[in-house]
Amino acid sequence: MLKVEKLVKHYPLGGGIFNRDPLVVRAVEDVSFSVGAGETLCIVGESGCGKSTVARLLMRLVDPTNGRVLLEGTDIASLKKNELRNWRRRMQMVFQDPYSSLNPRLTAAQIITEPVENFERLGHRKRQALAAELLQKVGLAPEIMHRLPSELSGGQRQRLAIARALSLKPSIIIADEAVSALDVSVQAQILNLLMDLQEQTGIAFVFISHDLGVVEHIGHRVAVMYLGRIVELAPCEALFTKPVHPYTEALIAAAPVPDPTRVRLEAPVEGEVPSPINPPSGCAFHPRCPFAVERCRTTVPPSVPMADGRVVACHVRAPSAEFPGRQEMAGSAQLASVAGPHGSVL
Ligand SMILES: Nc1ncnc2c1ncn2[C@@H]1O[C@H](COP(=O)(O)OP(=O)(O)OP(=O)(O)O)[C@@H](O)[C@H]1O
Repeated sequence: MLKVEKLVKHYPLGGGIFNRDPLVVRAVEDVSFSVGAGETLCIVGESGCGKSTVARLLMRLVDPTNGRVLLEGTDIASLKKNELRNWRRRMQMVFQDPYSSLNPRLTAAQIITEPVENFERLGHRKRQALAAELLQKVGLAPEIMHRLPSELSGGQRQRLAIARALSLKPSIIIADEAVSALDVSVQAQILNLLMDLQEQTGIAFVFISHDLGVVEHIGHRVAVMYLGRIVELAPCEALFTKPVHPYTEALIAAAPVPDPTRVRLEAPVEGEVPSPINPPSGCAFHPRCPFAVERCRTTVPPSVPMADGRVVACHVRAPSAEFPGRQEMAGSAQLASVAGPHGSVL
C-alpha cells in the first residue's frame, strides 16, 4: 500500500564560513520501507532521530530532498494540487496532543465531520448521523456530540481525533506519538481501539513512538531509527526477543519492561545521540557502540536482509558479503519466503 524509497530530508540552516559550507541538518537519510494493508509498522528511536520528519514526508507536509513516497503505486510528489487534495483522503494523521490539534471553538460533531464537509456539503441531518456513527466507532457516547474539546478528557479527545481521521475512510493513518500524552490505562484503551478498527476495516498504521512497551503491543513490524537512518527493521516479536543491531539491543535494555525472559544487554549504551548537523563518519552509532571495528568508522553499513525477514545495517552483526550482488540475491530469496501474513517486505 505504502512504499518509501531512499527518502532523504536535509534542512539547510545557512551559515558556515563565508557561506561556502552551509550547515545542513541531516534529519532523514536513505530511509526505505513498505507498509501493507492491515499492517502496523512502528517507527522507534530516541528524540531527534527523524521519526516525525518521516511522518511529515509521508503526509507531504514537507518535500523530500531526495527519494520517493508511493501510495498505492502513485508517487505523491507527482500529484498536482487538486489531486493531492483527493489523495489526502486516503492518508490521515493523528498527532500527540489532541488538544492543540482540535479546534477549541468547534463542537465534537463539527470537528469529526469537518473533513467530509471539505469535500461535500452535508445537511444538518446527515452531519448528525455521520457524527453519531463516527463517535460510536471510537467508543464515545453520542451525548458528547455537542461538547467542546475543553469539556472532554484527554482520552476522549484522542478518540475524537481518531474519529476525525477515520471520517474520510482512509486506507492508512500516520499516528505520531498518538498515545504518549495519555495515562497508561487510557493508552491501553486507545491502542486496543486502533487494533479493533484495523481488524474491522483493514486500515494500515504507521505508528511512531519512543515507547517500546506501546510498540510491542501494537506493532507487526518495527523500524528502529538512529540519527536519520533505519538501523534495523524486523517483525515485532523477532525484534523484541532477539534484537540484532547493538542500538536495538541497547534501546530494549533501557526500556522499563519487567520481562525476565527477554534477552538483555547488561548495561545500555552510554552517551547521547550526536548532532545530525555533523554526524559521525561511517556508521553513525559507532562512537557509542561497544562492538565497533575500524570499518564502522569509515563506511556506512548497507541494509542487509536476513533469513528471518529482518533487515539490519551493521558491519559486525550483519556483515555484507565480499560480493554484495550475490548476498543481496540470497537475501531477497529468503525474504520472499518469509514475507508473512501482511505480505510486505522492505
Ligand atoms: N524545520 C526544521 N528545520 C531544521 N531542523 C529540523 C526541522 N525539523 C526537524 N529538524 C531537526 O531534524 C532532526 C529530526 O527531528 P524529528 O522531529 O524528525 O525527530 P524525532 O525523532 O521525531 O524527535 P522527537 O521524538 O523529539 O519528536 C532533529 O535534529 C530536529 O532538530
